[in-house]
Amino acid sequence: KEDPWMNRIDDSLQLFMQICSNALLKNVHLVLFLNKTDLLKVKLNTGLKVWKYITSFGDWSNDYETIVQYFHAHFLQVHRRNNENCQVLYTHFTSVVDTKATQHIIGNTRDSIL
Ligand SMILES: Nc1nc2c(ncn2[C@@H]2O[C@H](COP(=O)(O)OP(=O)(O)OP(=O)(O)O)[C@@H](O)[C@H]2O)c(=O)[nH]1
Repeated sequence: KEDPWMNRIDDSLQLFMQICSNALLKNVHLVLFLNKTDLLKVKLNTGLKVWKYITSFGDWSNDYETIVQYFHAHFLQVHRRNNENCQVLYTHFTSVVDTKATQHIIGNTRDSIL
């Protein structure tokens, strides 16, 4: 269950850590969807500053590419630290309201799994 007091990114990272360190999942490759990229873009256009919500973001440039790579690096780090068997982490930046792009990504993901 989501903790209403916790920053959503921290909450997601914690959940992801539990997934990565779960004994049942230690021998599988994982696919990570960093979703709602459209909402991030909208918020950035309204002037949102990431450092106000994530203090560790510090002086990084407040542009979309830097921000998603910053988040991605955190998830990669969690995966690396909880990945004894050298499993692969596939990451996709998604906006599932874009059904065409999502269909394409799901298709690619299914092909990779098969
Ligand atoms: N704009 C936008 N809305 C989305 C996206 N993904 C989900 N939503 C919407 O967000 C709401 C919550 O959807 P859920 O499927 O519960 O997604 P979730 O990731 O569990 O969302 P949270 O409860 O916000 O953590 C719904 O109204 C969805 O339509 C997205 O990529 N872009």
